[in-house]
Amino acid sequence: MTASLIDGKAIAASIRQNIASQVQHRTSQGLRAPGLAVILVGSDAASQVYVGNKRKACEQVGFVSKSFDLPADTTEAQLLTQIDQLNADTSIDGILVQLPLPDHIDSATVIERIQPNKDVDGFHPYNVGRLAQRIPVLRPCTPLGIMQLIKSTGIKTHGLHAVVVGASNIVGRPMTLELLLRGCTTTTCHRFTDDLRHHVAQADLLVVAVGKPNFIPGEWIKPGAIVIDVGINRQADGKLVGDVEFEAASQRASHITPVPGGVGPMTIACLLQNTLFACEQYHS
Ligand SMILES: Nc1nc(=O)c2c([nH]1)NC[C@@H]1CN(c3ccc(C(=O)N[C@@H](CCC(=O)O)C(=O)O)cc3)C=[N+]21
Ligand SMILES: [Mg+2]
Repeated sequence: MTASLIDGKAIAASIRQNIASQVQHRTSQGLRAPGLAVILVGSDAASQVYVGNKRKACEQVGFVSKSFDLPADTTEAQLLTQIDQLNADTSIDGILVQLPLPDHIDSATVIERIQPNKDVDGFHPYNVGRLAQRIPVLRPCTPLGIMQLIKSTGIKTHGLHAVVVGASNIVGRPMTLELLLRGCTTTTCHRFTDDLRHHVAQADLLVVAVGKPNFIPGEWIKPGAIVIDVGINRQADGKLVGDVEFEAASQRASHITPVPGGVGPMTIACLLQNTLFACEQYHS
């Protein structure tokens, strides 16, 4: 078998186009464009690439994007003050604080300071709790984007055994909640999981988010599985590779996401979707 490629880049482009036309519709009626504030503390190279992509996507769809590039020695108190200002700013619908933050800043404190109705990352405990209780509002972007990638395959999720490798607050945990919400039987694997291969082999649907290049051998994959690779690992030669051995996995999977051009562009498309949602449902 050779897997079909799930083209996240193309699906994300069509989502952006749809958002752009909704923004145009708003502004043609005299309504303001959605506004997103993106805060970056320090100058981590990967973060700069991701934040740059987010700001570019905002401009493409006609959002107002406000950038805050703060020095690495910004104090937690200064960052909280910046968030308070943006919480009160009626031109801003979404606030994104790029993670990871420098070690001297507590990210949980920062995330909880963002007004839940401007938390377009979906990381605030209010929004995570809503998802856990099956009444989601703003939802974490990477899992939300992945659910749209899965939907694009036309395969029904109810009753599938979904295995998520990685249990982070950003991807793995909310991913499992999204899959539960769509009727999957779920297994979440993490650093203490014994016999990972055994669990991976059970997966009709496999999502891997661990950040280790080629961590999952292709021969572990159940024949016919859907494989979603969240990893973005830069090799010494500059090439990006995922967490799954792509070539070998493609020989067994029915559908697979590439890296780059799979999950990454969908994360950004969903950030735009969330910002439009916050604008229309909460701040219009
Ligand atoms: N508050 C917060 N929200 C996030 O959503 C968030 C974050 N912090 N911290 C880091 C992760 C990672 N992330 C990505 C976004 C876009 C690409 C992306 O555009 N990827 C391209 C390639 C990019 C490249 O060339 O490196 C692709 O996969 O095709 C990747 C990863 C958002 N994250
Ligand atoms: Mg073992």
